[in-house]
Amino acid sequence: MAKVNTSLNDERTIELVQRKGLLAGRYKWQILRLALARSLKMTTPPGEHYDFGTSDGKEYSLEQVCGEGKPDDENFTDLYRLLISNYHQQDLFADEEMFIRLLQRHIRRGLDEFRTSWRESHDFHEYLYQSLFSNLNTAKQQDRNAAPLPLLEMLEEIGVRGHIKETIDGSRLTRFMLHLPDANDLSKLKRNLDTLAFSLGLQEQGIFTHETNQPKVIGLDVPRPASSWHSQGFHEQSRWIEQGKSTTFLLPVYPGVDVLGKPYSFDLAKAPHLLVAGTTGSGKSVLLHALIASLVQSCTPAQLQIYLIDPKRVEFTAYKQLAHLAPEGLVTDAPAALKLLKELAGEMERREQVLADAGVRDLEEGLTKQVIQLPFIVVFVEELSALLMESQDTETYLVRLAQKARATGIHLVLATQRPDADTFSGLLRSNVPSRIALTVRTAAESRIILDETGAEKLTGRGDMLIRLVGGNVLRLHGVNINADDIAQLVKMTRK
Ligand SMILES: Nc1ncnc2c1ncn2[C@@H]1O[C@H](COP(=O)(O)OP(=O)(O)OP(=O)(O)O)[C@@H](O)[C@H]1O
Repeated sequence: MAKVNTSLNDERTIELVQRKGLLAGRYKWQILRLALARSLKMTTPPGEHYDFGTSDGKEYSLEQVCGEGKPDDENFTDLYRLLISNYHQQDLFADEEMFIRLLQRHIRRGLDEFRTSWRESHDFHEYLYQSLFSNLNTAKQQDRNAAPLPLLEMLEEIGVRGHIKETIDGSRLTRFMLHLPDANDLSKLKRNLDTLAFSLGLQEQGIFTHETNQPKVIGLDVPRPASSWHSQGFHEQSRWIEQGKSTTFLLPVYPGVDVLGKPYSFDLAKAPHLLVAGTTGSGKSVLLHALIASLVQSCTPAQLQIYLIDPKRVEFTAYKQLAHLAPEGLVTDAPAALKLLKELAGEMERREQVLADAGVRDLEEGLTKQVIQLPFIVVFVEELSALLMESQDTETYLVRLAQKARATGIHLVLATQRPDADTFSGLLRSNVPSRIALTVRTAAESRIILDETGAEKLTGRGDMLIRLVGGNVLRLHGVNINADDIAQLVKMTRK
């Protein structure tokens, strides 16, 4: 008889939800059904990659999943068949095999969603309530976002006439491709985006415009309620890394997906230093984990050494056993951080001599010509402002490293909640040219980071604007890496 198969990761999620979410004593089939409900709330169909469980996963019968063969009041098979038929606009009463396959895809996608968007430290019931029901009382707003007609009415209110050529669902936003017969309406539209957002009940989350190459067509990116977001997690990130192995990037990082859900990557070695800024809860720590996870999965410990500076002492402790962590590479107080930065400045000078002796310009050339064998070094700083408050010298060494360390293969990733002049002085600013802004408090903070406004209107939780050295600003939605993923990552590197 046909079964629903899971993977080991799915099983871990089920156990975690049992133990920490529902606080023990619940049955696995209950969690499978909750996962099904979660997936059916999402607007795009689950992918085919959920078709294959793994040999270390489990098999569940239709009796367990749907109550097949039980008395009528406990048997939901036909109800689930109806719901899934409706979702996929396909008659699954006539195709049993397809029903089981889609049932499995939804259940496994729902489990993935739990894994990537719920944190053990958060109340699972509240999370579930929010993700299953929160848009019931904002249903009107969601309909408005989904249906072009009311959007057009709102546009007319601000004096803009147009029609929607196409609607594309991204992972958190819907992009409306708006055709404007009168090109003069474009400036009116851009001036009135806040009014439009207000009319659509979007509160502080903004509507962004997106230039297109079609004549008189502009993209309008409108945020959807969080319950309809599609999250990306460690699992997806690992797949992108595997698929991207042929790139020439020296230090590939995969922070997330673009507005339309396409994975985005860049070479940290070319950045060559990165500032990450955002208010508390905007997703800075999760983003740093995503960057670390990318590097660790792409490079061996012989190719890359990582230093982690965390004056808050909380974020990086899980990496203690990471194979890529440099000896004494985890630093949790400001004096030790200063000592480390001094040592790294010394290492930079030593490397400069090694490069000069080998007759090469930089580490990349030395590695290509196989005349040097040194690992890249990436230094992550979790809260830059806490560090800078301790000593004036900290900034001096950071600036020195930012100015000169690139050629020697030493790169900095600096995170801060406070992107103001005290934290991000002119000298640091000009030497840390690549920036990521998560949600910030004010337009002025957005300007300090990106030289333009916008980050004050993001949707939070890993929504970000990125500007790499010399490039344009691009919007990304971050990969969600949780504590379990980090534990798995660390274990993988120790093998
Ligand atoms: N990419 C993401 N996808 C979904 N949820 C996310 C993502 N990034 C962060 N979150 C959610 O947002 C919450 C806050 O994230 P995080 O702890 O990284 O914020 P932070 O900016 O580091 O905050 P603080 O400065 O207070 O430490 C997390 O608990 C997580 O649930």
